[in-house]
Order: sequence, then structure tokens, then C-alpha cells
Amino acid sequence: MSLNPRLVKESFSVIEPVADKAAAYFYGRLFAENPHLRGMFPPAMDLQRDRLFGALTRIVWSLDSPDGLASYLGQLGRDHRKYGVVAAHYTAVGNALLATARRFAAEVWTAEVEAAWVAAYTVAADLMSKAAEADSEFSPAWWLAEVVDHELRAEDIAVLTLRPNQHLPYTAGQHITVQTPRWPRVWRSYSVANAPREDGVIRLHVRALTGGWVSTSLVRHTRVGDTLMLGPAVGGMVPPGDNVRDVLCVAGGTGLAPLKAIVEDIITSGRRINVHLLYGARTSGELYDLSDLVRMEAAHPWLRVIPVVSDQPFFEGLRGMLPEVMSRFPSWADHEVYLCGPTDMVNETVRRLQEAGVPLSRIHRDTAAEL
Ligand SMILES: NC(=O)C1=CN([C@@H]2O[C@H](COP(=O)(O)OP(=O)(O)OC[C@H]3O[C@@H](n4cnc5c(N)ncnc54)[C@H](O)[C@@H]3O)[C@@H](O)[C@H]2O)C=CC1
Repeated sequence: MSLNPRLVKESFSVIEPVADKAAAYFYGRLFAENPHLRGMFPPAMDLQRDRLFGALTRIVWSLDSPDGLASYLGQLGRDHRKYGVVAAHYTAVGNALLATARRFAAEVWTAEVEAAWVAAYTVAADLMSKAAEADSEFSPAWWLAEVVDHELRAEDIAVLTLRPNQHLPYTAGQHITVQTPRWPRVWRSYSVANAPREDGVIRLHVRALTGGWVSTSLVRHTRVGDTLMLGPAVGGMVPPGDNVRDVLCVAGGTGLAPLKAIVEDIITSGRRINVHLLYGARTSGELYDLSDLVRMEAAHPWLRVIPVVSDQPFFEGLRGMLPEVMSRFPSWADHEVYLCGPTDMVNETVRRLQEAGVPLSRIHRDTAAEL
């Protein structure tokens, strides 16, 4: 069975404009044919549908690059262990997916297209289930973690410190998923905000979002001593390693979390590259981690922290939206750049960096929330 990425991409592009309907149909069909699977999913399926399409889009567009595909599907397979996914579930999902694709790409569907989808799904399911199986030999499907500190740093932003009940491996820049006892089966992604430490403690920066079940629960209803469930670490944004270039980090709001972990990783690595951290928030009160960053800056002369405020006219420091403020500096063309924050901020920053001559290979951004 050989892969034919072109046929899958072409037929998938017919489905993309009706993604919402297709995702609703997919889950309707999956649960109608396999009612026992419904209990594995959260009561409200809206975010789940977006995630499905996010993941499918990424898989379809990675079909041409085997390494990227294997790495992403390996993470996806390991992460799905926490839902209780076993090999038999892949057949049920494959059937529902094929039925969905056949229906929503009917205008271009042929026996060849069907064969291409079957081949692609077989490869994907195989990569996921093999990675999950290998992982199960040495790693739990999920972790319990005790909340050992909870600081409300702004009206709706908290910094939580968690101690997992056993070692949870990760690298700086990765994210984990969190489930609270209040919302069973609802998992949300958060970047780990510290580099790995000897004591295994993990910090999260959380903003309570309107209508955000987990974020509101973490910020407003979680206390020291509570227990949370954590999924495995995933994500491809990794620290600069042996690279000797100077680093620029652009952090919007709680997007600071993974970038702070990366800066901490540079500190613990002992390397002395220059690091500029542009840290932006709407108001000075929302620069919730500034005092800690200023302490880090004082201890490490090669680190420069630059606070930026966008929505407070009389703020005495740098004012403006992050992408525009970043462009006021002479040049970042020789830097390795790390970005995290609101999607529009990240996209606009990437656009400006490319315009200024920074190649995409040197721009690192996280794509959380896809798993
Ligand atoms: N691993 C990841 O991918 C993570 C992503 N995030 C994301 O970061 C975001 C943080 O949100 P908030 O704290 O509410 O930030 P925010 O909305 O308060 O924005 C912070 C700053 O980003 C810039 N900005 C915001 N919108 C912009 C736009 N449309 N164009 C240009 N610049 C803009 C401004 O300088 C603003 O002061 C969330 O969307 C969250 O999902 C957060 C943590 C980790």
C-alpha cells in the first residue's frame, strides 16, 4: 500500500471549507456506530471538533515529510493514552473518518482517492499505536500532581506550582495537558513555564478565560493541596542547544510561559549568548511575572528584559503592540527567534521578521492546543 499525498491533499481541500459540518458528522457517526466510545469524550464537543481538524490538517500537510509526520504522530499516539485509547479504537475511528471523507469530498471521490485515504490512515494509525505501545513500557498514561503553590498575580492570572507524583519528562518549550477534578475528561494545554528541575516541580501560567472551564477552575477554584491530572509533555519548540546565535524572545501575555522556560534552560546550560526578551501585556498590571524576570536579569548580565505595554496610554516604558515595537529595534536578522502569545501577534511577528530577512528556520513558535 503506497502513500499518495497529492490525492489526499486535493480531496481534503474540498472538505476544509465545510470543516465544522464534517467534524460534527464524523463524531455523530463514530458514536452512532460505537456508543461505548462516547464516554471517553467530554460532554461538550466543540473544542474537540476544532482539535480534530487541527490534527487532521497537520497530518495531511505532513504526508510528504515522513520525519515530521512520524514525530507528530508519535506524540499524538503517546498523548492519546491518557484518554484510554487502545488499538481497537483506531479501526472505529478509521471507518468513521473514511465515511466522512467520502461524503464531504463526494465531488472528487474515486476508487483511487479512497485507496489513498486508506493508505494514509493505515500509516498514521500504525505510527500512533506503535508509539503508544512503546511508551506504555516505561511511562504512565497520565500523572497525578499536587498543587504546592498557587499565586494570583493579576485579576485573572495565576501562577501554579505542581509536584507530579512521579517523574514527568519534558524539555523547556514543551506543553502538557491538564484536567481538573471539576471537569472530568476535559483536557487543556498549558506550556510549562520552567526548565526541568531536579525536584521535578512544574510551573504553569494560567489566564482565566471567559467560558474557559479549566482555566477558570485553575485560577479561581484551585487551592494548595488539590490534585490535578497531567498528560505527557509534547511540542516541538526546543531550546537553542549548541547554537551560538543570540536569541530574541517575544512573549505576549501568558505566552511568556514557554519562553521563560527556554531562558531558564539557557541559564542552566551555562552558555552566555545574549538574550533579549520582549515581554508584552495590555496593561502594566498584567505584566504578572515582571518582578521575577527583573531578578533573573539582575543575576545574568547577558539577559535583557524589555517590558512593553499596549493598551495603557500613560505607561512610562515602551508602548505599542509587540510586533510593531519589535520592528523599532535596529535588526534581529542574526538572531534565533522564539515567539509565543496570541495567534495574531505571532503571525504578524513572523511576517515582520521574514520581511526583515530572518529565515523561517530560525523562527520558533509553539503550536499548542493541537493535540
Ligand atoms: N504554548 C502556546 O502556544 C501558548 C500560547 N499562549 C497563548 O498566548 C495568548 C496570551 O493571551 P493574553 O495573555 O490574553 O495576551 P493579550 O491578548 O493580553 O496580548 C498580549 C500582548 O500581545 C500583543 N498582541 C495581542 N493581540 C495582538 C494582535 N492582534 N496583533 C499584534 N499584537 C497583539 C500586544 O502587544 C499585547 O499587549 C493566548 O492566546 C494563549 O492561548 C499562551 C501560553 C502558551
